[in-house]
Amino acid sequence: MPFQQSSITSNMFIEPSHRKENENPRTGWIEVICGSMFSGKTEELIRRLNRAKIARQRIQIFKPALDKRYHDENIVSHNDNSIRSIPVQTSIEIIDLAENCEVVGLDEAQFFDEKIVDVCTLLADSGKRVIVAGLDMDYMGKPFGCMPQLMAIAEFVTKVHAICMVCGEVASHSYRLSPSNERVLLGETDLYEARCRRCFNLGEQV
Ligand SMILES: Nc1ncnc2c1ncn2[C@@H]1O[C@H](COP(=O)(O)OP(=O)(O)O)[C@@H](O)[C@H]1O
Ligand SMILES: Cc1cn([C@H]2C[C@H](O)[C@@H](COP(=O)(O)O)O2)c(=O)[nH]c1=O
Ligand SMILES: [Zn+2]
Repeated sequence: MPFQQSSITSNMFIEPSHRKENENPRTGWIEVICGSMFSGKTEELIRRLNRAKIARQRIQIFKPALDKRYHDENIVSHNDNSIRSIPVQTSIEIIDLAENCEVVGLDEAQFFDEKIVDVCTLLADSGKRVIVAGLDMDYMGKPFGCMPQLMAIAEFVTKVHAICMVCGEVASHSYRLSPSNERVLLGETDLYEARCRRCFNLGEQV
């Protein structure tokens, strides 16, 4: 069956109300934004967090300390949007650091240790909105880190897509241009390109 690009609908995420109403304690939840490299995960994370700021909610953003590509503290998208974040060595640190906020953002979630699933659960159980962005697949097309578990426990999952650098179709894979077999290899367009399934499977034969 030929690929129908129009079959992918792009619904802008509209946040549920997070206001404290009556005497009832507020409920929390988990949102996951996933996709390949260059698919707009960080842009979408920043968009949601900026809207939460406009709603005068207290926000805090965290990223794994190993990801210091553009900036030690900010998270920065490929099109240069940025927002302040706290780099953490371990996911457990997030619990105390997020204590006074209502909305917690996490970027590059695939790199957090396995405790991140419990940490996100605890934060959401305590009434916080938790927004997680990360790569769903690694350069081999395999599920990356704790992303599958986070997607399973999330109330909302948004998969965003890039454009295939080979053929212009919708891309959901991150193709590695270098011969390295290390799972973690930080980089940008120097090392990776977004590809559709077909061009990803063709590898160097495209
Ligand atoms: N192949 C591509 N497909 C789509 N956007 C791309 C591509 N290559 C570069 N970009 C740029 O990347 C931006 C998205 O960056 P970002 O939010 O950091 O993505 P992610 O966090 O998913 O890697 C796009 O708005 C666009 O300017
Ligand atoms: C596929 C893949 C990616 N990485 C690295 C490359 C980048 O530094 C980040 C992803 O950043 P983005 O915001 O999603 O563009 O992850 C890796 O280490 N291993 C991989 O398999
Ligand atoms: Zn393609």
